[in-house]
Parts: sequence; structure tokens; C-alpha cells
Amino acid sequence: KEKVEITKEQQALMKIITDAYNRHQIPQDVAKKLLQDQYSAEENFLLLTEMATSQVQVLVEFTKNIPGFLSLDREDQIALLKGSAVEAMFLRSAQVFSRKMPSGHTEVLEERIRKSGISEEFITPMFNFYKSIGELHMVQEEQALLTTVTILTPDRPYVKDQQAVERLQETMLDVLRKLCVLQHPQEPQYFARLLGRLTELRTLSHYHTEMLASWRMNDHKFTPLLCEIWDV
Ligand SMILES: CCOC(=O)c1ccc(NC(=O)c2c3c(nn2-c2ccccc2)CCN(S(=O)(=O)c2cccs2)C3)cc1
Repeated sequence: KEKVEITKEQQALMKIITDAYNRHQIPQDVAKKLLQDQYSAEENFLLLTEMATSQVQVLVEFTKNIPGFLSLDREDQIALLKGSAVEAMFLRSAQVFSRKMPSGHTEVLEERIRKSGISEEFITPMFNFYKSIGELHMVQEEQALLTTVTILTPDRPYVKDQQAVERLQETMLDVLRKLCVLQHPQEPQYFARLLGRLTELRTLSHYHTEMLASWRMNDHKFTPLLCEIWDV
């Protein structure tokens, strides 16, 4: 049985990434608004737009703390951000959703999201994903590293130096693999299950692209930042 050990450097790397990941949460006032009294579909949609926009701003800040990210080609940095923004948001959403919220809050939050003008065909896979992430009971280091692995996906559109991204992603995957073995010793397949969620995440982001088209048709407005990062 191979003795799995996280090196000093990997420990330091994990701390930088986890601290950066935890530094940004949904602004309390926005989250509170989501849980407050009745809202119309329009107001719910507006609130989600506001939250999604703040998530993108936080994503940009977070990536700056990924060791090695800022040494990548600048255009590749943009390509990685654009390519992973939706996936990172749904990963973060799943973690927000499955966090031990005060009882009843999860249901209210679910209700608001369901009543925000998003069509059922998108809502179902989204909540299935949230539940499947919740069942993993990831520790915060795993959440932060999984998001980092998602951002550092080499085969995003328009990435020129894929090798450089691959090297960074492999560094993160090695730490995540060891962490999974140490955190879930009874579940040798835990790391594989985690990576399997990234496949589910890609499917969700394809749904998202379709939804954007239908929202555009119903004349739903997005913020300039969301239009920029979602190419709408
Ligand atoms: C400051 C750090 O920010 C965060 O930590 C953060 C976390 C999660 C989110 N999540 C969301 O905004 C969000 C969305 C959906 N659900 N959902 C959600 C929110 C809370 C819990 C669980 C899920 C569905 C639709 N999209 S959308 O982008 O397609 C959209 C946009 C406009 C109309 S529809 C958004 C934001 C910020």
C-alpha cells in the first residue's frame, strides 16, 4: 500500500488556494435578498444576474491567486477565464446550495431559483448536479482545488499554449488526488468520483448556453460583464 504524503510545497500551495477560495463568498446582503419575502420572476432573475455577476468578479480575483496562473500567456489567461466561468459558477453554486444553511433556507433558495424564469429543462439537471455535489461532502480544500482544476482545463477554446496549462493542472490534480486519499481513506474511488463531476459540469454549461439563447429571445437583460464573459 503506497504511503500517500503531501509535501511541504503542496501544503503551501493548497493553503494559498483554499484561503483565496474562502475569501470570497456571496455578499451577505445579496444572499439575504434571495431569502427575503416574495419576489416576482423578474426580480428573482435580476437577483441571479447580480449574483452571477459578482461570482465572475470573484472568479477573476481567485484565479490571480492560483500559483503560476499569472505567468501564463495573457490571452490564454482570458481564454481560461471565459472557458471556465459558467462551470466555476455552478460548482460554487452547488457548494453554496449544499452548505449547511439554516433550516428552510435551502428550500426558499431553491424556490427562488425555480421561480426566476429559467425553464424546467435546465432547472432539473442543475439541481441534480447540486445534489450530486452535496453527496460528496467535499472539504473546503477539495472544493477550492476542484475549482482550480476546472479553471486550468487545457482544451478550452482559443488556448494557445495548452502544455503550459496542462503542467499547472497536473500539479493541482496531484495535490487533489493525495488529499482525496487522505480525507476519504475508505473510499479509494473518491478522487475518480470527483473528476466525474467535472463531466457533469460540462454538460450543465452546454445547457447554460442554450438557456442564454432562450433568455435573449424573451428579452432578458444581462450585465456587461456577463455579456462579455458569456459571449452574448
Ligand atoms: C461573491 C461570490 O459569489 C458566489 O459565491 C456565488 C455563488 C453562487 C452564485 N450562483 C448564482 O448566481 C446562481 C445562478 C443560478 N443559480 N444560482 C445559485 C445561487 C445560489 C445557490 C445556488 C445556485 C441559476 C442561474 N444562473 S445564471 O448564471 O444562469 C443566470 C444569471 C442571470 C439569470 S440566470 C445563476 C452566484 C454567486
